[in-house]
Amino acid sequence: MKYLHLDPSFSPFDSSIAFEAFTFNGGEPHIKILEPISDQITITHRINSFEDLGFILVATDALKRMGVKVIKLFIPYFPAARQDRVMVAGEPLSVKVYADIINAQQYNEVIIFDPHSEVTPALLNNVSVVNNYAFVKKCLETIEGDVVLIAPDGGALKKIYKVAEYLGGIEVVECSKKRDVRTGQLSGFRVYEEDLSGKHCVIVDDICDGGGTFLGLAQALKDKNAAKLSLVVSHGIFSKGFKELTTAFDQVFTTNSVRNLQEEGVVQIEVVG
Ligand SMILES: O=P(O)(O)OC[C@H]1O[C@@H](O)[C@H](O)[C@@H]1O
Repeated sequence: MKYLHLDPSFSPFDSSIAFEAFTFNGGEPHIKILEPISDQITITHRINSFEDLGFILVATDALKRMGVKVIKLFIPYFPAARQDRVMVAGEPLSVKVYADIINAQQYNEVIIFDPHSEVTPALLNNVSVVNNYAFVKKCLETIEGDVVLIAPDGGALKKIYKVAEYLGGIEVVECSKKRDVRTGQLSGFRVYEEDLSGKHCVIVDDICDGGGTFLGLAQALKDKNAAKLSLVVSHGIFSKGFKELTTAFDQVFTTNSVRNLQEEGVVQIEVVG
């Protein structure tokens, strides 16, 4: 197996086959594969825009025209994974829009990392899911104290109990929040445990976007006397920056599934397929 790393700063496997890529003045992505290639290629990329998706599509076409028989795709963060249901009439089912485009390429395997829900893998053909167990384990190796895992909401419960079991039965504390479907406003953070004195509370979730979920929860955990707080999120979007998060948490952990980070107070662990 050889790899075509479309973003040189994201190369989770061995070295990439050589290529030239650029965007035409009109905005269209273009690629030229430069070396004789193997029968089996895995394309890797991080999709943060339609342009990123465009590069994947033109690269796939180029490889097919060169006669590559087995083409796989490694996209750790699946775009629009949270738009996995229509909440209000008039909205699209965006995750299916992306899944249909990916499926149309007929990849031999599509590898994704810690999807938001079971909808994405259900929509994709030939999908392999890399779970967050190894990532969480690596983070916990550097976290000290009497650790409890914190499930921020109902959506996180199923996964967190599996992680806790994988890690030898770490205690889980369940929490909940309310999100207004129209405004996105968060409120009503609840922690279903009376006293967290002496505990190092480690929130485990798939995505940190604006961070409101985790800042609200951090306060609720402090109100229950949590001794220390860490945040472990597979996909670090961090759309509102880091300042408040790195102030509220002793440590923040994420992977490079969305982008490379060099922020003080944030530990980045490489995602591998
Ligand atoms: O509060 P922010 O960081 O914006 O959003 C992240 C949360 O929203 C959910 O979909 C994620 O699974 C996570 O619980």
